[in-house]
Amino acid sequence: MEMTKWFDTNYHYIVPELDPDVKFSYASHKAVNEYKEAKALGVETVPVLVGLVSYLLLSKLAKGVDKSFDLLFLLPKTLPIYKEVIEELKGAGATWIQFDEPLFVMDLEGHKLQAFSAAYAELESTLSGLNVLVETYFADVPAEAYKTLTSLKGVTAFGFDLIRGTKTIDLIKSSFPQGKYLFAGVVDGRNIWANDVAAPLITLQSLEGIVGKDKLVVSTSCSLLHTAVDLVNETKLDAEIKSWGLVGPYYYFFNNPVYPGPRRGGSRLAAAALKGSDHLRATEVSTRLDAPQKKLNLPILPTTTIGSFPQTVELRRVRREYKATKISEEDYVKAIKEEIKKVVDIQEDLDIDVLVHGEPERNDMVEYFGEQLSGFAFTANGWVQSYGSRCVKPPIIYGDVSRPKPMTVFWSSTAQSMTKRPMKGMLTGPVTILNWSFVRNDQPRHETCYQIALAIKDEVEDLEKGGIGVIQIDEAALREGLPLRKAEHSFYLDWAVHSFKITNCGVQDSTQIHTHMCCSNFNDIIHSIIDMDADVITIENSRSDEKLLSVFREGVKYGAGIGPGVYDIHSPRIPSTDEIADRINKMLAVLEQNILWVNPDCGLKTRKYTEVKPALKNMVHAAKLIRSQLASAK
Ligand SMILES: Nc1nc2c(c(=O)[nH]1)N[C@@H](CNc1ccc(C(=O)N[C@@H](CCC(=O)N[C@@H](CCC(=O)N[C@@H](CCC(=O)O)C(=O)O)C(=O)O)C(=O)O)cc1)CN2
Ligand code: MET
Ligand SMILES: [Zn+2]
Repeated sequence: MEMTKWFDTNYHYIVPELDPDVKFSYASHKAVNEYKEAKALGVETVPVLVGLVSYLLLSKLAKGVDKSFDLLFLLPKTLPIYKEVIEELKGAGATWIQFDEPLFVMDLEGHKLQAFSAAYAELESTLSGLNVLVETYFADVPAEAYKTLTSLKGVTAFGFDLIRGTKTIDLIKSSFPQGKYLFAGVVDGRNIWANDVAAPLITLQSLEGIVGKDKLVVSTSCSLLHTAVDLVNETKLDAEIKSWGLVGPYYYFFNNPVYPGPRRGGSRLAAAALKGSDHLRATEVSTRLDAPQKKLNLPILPTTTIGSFPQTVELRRVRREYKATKISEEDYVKAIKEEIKKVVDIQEDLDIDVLVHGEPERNDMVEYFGEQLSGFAFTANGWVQSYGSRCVKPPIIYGDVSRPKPMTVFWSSTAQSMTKRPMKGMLTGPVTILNWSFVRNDQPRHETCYQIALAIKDEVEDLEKGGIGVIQIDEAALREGLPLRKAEHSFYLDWAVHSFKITNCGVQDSTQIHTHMCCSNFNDIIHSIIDMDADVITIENSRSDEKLLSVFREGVKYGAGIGPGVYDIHSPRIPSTDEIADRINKMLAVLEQNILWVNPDCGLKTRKYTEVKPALKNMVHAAKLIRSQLASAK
């Protein structure tokens, strides 16, 4: 099944696949059991369920089902199950139930809104006797949807994200159903800063006048899944911040909305100057594509990987011991060099065309860069779930961003010195660094993004000077940051694409710029992706049933290099040569052979060598097989 991002967060969920004949039954009693568990400990909780309309709207049609089938037709099948769960919760003593219906913040057609009305009307009698909260989050609720929401039968409380949904407040002020509760999400659930008490207080006071004191509930803007848990164990101070003589960063981070320390005016001014300007490569894409090839001399269907190789237990131990100063810098560098050599040798043995160094020196593709840029701070324990048991520790951007010195040049040129094949430099792009960090909230996100872009630009140019002729700038989170509502898309895409272009507008034609994206639906922003003007783009593709290819089937023109992933890296399963060859053939049906690259969906860091080696071997075999078929067809 497809794994995709939960709205605009870095959290992933598995997308349910439903067909008209699906039979639902009440399988897991988790919600009830957990309610009872807390109750037994003397804690009365509000059980939270995914709202039944959002559940269906976030699902997708199973393979082979006629596209005209409307998943909302399944409501009569899911309703009885929800009724069973509600009855059981009531029986266990629950007095409140929360349904998360985040779909309310999206641009919804009328029939979808009607489905909400119909579904809750159907539940009304089962819900009677309970307080029922319908919670929305991540954006404001559009006017039509607000009307539907606040008229739902059986519902006694409505929740809104008043941080990201700045317009909802006007709707509430113009009408709010009498006698119902308002859950006012005034505490940011997506960031780590302490609440700025003054502004929400004014909001709350004005809302109190509308709904009444006894019906106003102070709440977070969304679930707290996306932020760090606690400060108590954060004892280490960032060295730079320490040198500024503060009491402790968290005193500031969590009690002031804005860090009051010194600012490096230079990067502010430079970033401000970028507004409204253009950053283009010197030569137009179709004309410059041959220039790198003259140096690289790659076969058709060149093979490459996305960057990371397995993060082994041993590698993590080395990093941990170095961090704890248990091993010397010299020993650390030696260990990482050995790992790079191992990764280079493996790729040469496999006969991969464009190599990577494997990213062994990186804890995470964002945190690693944050650690080397100014303006960032780090938690020791601020883990946030990304998917399954995988977590990230988003860095905190509190000040102006700048790059004191080269960040990756040493490792990339060391790796290049180990091989005659091209070694791809590997960077994380500005939009991804921004979207996967906790950001300062005293200036617009795009200004912070431009500052990061300028820092990455310096790195790109230093890599080029250091003899790296292929540079990948990952923008894995570009799609994720897309605002949920269409009206806001173009503003975001403008500055996000612009930020990416800034990073590499200064390179020579002969330097090949790659970018990489994963885990999301690109079809709706394909024109912006093309507009990024990279020479090669590698995109996750295999797990979403090659949805990506359909845009090219439908006639979108693309002439630069493209590598739609040929296998899923989230699974330990080893893809066979045949299956990969099959995938490549499907791609060749819609993309010219001279622009197609062969690569996995994403980095290999979460995999084991026992999986990676055979999988890549099959990948290279498949590419060679098709190359020879194409050659003999000539
Ligand atoms: N930021 C970010 N978002 C992303 C991705 C990504 O790579 N980065 N990839 C996509 C998929 N999401 C992913 C998110 C995390 C991981 C991942 O592998 N995370 C690692 C942790 C990465 C890390 O920071 N590791 C550090 C430190 C880990 C640590 O503190 N470990 C403790 C616990 C014990 C241990 O395992 O060693 C310790 O060392 O004491 C290191 O290795 O240096 C994990 O969950 O295991 C993979 C994919 C989308 N979003
Ligand atoms: N270069 C990165 C890697 O290979 C890109 C990952 S995208 C989540 O791990
Ligand atoms: Zn990826």
